[in-house]
Amino acid sequence: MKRLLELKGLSVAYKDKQVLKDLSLQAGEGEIIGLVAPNGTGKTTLFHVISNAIKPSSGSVSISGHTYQSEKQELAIHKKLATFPDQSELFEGLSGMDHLRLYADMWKGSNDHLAHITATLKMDHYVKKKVHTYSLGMRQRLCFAMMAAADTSIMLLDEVMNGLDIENVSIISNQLLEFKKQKKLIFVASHLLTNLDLYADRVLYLKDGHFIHELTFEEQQADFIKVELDEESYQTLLQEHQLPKEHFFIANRLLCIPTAHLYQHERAEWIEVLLRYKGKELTIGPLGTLEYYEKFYG
Ligand SMILES: Nc1ncnc2c1ncn2[C@@H]1O[C@H](COP(=O)(O)OP(=O)(O)OP(=O)(O)O)[C@@H](O)[C@H]1O
Repeated sequence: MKRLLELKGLSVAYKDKQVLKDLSLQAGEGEIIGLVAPNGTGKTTLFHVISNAIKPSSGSVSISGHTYQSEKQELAIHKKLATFPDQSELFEGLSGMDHLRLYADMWKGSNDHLAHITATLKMDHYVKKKVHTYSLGMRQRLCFAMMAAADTSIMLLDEVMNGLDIENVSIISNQLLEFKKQKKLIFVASHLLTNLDLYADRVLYLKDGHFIHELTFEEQQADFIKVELDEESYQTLLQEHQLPKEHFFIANRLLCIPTAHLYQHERAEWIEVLLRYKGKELTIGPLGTLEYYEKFYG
């Protein structure tokens, strides 16, 4: 996999508030990377640093070997990178198609792909109308279409699914997988956690200024015995059994026991024990984006 982006030791503070602290990352072509954290943690700040809208107090950003050290290199980076527009940046008096042409001209230098984009994103019935007539979801789809029009090799997508209904979330999720096939590097900062399980190659958890965990979907993931329990049943269970020390109880609702350290007969015994408690559902499998989120921030 060809490396497209390298972040080294990034730190950012707003006055006395340290938001990023010695954050590093490498990412390559054909990757979709989910970026998750509660509101106000620093996801947008990180995107601003990658796109050079904010200068870090220390550390460096390197994109395809270019850094932001000269105007020439900055220009070379900006040809490769586009940031998801905020709805407030749309021009109310222009049509969706005008916006797409603008982005296509600025980055790709051709309009040939626009008809395909509007058809795929089901925008043909409104894209020629002016933006002031659009609903929230129509505007959001336009913002996404603008990224597709730019067609850059790196895309920073902040809250890309905001305000979209199920059908449009699905259309855009599929489109992200198309981008992956085209070897683009896509970052998706999102609060729609289970949606990330559908297309992300890895999910990064941001806390205290850096990544505290990376969930990788490509490799074989560790399995857990997972059971939905209320706090009271969990406490009873603790009193009555010596639970494996590697277990954890997520967000006061989900007991997880890793199976890696258990022999086959021990797994069967634990399943039998757990089924006797007031559990709602018992499953065996890896943890998803949401479950790790609750573990780290719950
Ligand atoms: N221009 C600024 N001046 C001062 N503080 C700022 C500025 N921009 C962001 N912050 C602070 O930095 C922290 C991180 O903000 P940021 O917008 O990066 O978080 P986020 O993870 O993207 O949040 P959200 O999920 O709400 O979009 C917050 O505490 C915010 O108040």
